[in-house]
Amino acid sequence: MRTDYLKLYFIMGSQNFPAGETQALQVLEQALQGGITCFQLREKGDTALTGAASIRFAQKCQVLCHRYQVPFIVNDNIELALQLDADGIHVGQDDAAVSSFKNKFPNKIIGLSVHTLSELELAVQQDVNYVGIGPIFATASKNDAKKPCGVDFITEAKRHCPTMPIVAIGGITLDNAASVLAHGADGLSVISAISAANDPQAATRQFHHL
Ligand SMILES: Cc1ncc(COP(=O)(O)OP(=O)(O)O)c(N)n1
Ligand SMILES: Cc1ncsc1CCOP(=O)(O)O
Ligand SMILES: [Mg+2]
Repeated sequence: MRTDYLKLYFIMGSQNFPAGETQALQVLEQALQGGITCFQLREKGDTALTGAASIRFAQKCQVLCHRYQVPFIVNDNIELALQLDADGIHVGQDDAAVSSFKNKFPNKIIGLSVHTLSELELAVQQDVNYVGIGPIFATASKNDAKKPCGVDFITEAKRHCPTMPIVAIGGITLDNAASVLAHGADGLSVISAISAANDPQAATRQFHHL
């Protein structure tokens, strides 16, 4: 995987927008125009789209991403990723084990969330393409988020496994992003800093001028 795909990794689902799916697609296009380098569809929670509606929404996101040549990654849902021939899948420690689906995704991007150095070592053994480390700071975008690990953990992780690409996630804003990168992250992953911005395209652009 090209590590530069991780530079500015936008994540969202329809639950992140008061006006749901329509607004989600508008914001995704604005984020793509602003220069996001990767996108993850993360459809979660009580209001999550299901069945045919969720597949149609995912397809619309995928078409937009491909128009801008940005990888389209699916969160958690292995079946959906396979069905859409997504560019990759992201799973966490409580999701399907990487070993259970890795051979179904040849040449695709596989990302894994890690919160400890031992999880990081296992991620290296499983030969994933990148790890998501976080939450770095407090976040309101994930109900079951773990305790923030702080920026120093990024440095520790990079020292421990220098070749594993790291994308930092959780509470990242335009104000703290430079510090996250200075501590060794290869990239930044955000939900609210773009999805809740007054001008998502401008916010996206600003991340490229830290
Ligand atoms: C890039 C990235 N990093 C971490 C996560 C979190 O994944 P997970 O721990 O499985 O939590 P959910 O997103 O499934 O709630 C992520 N999605 N992306
Ligand atoms: C999905 C996820 N995993 C760890 S923190 C988080 C939410 C990040 O959202 P935000 O960028 O709004 O803090
Ligand atoms: Mg998950």
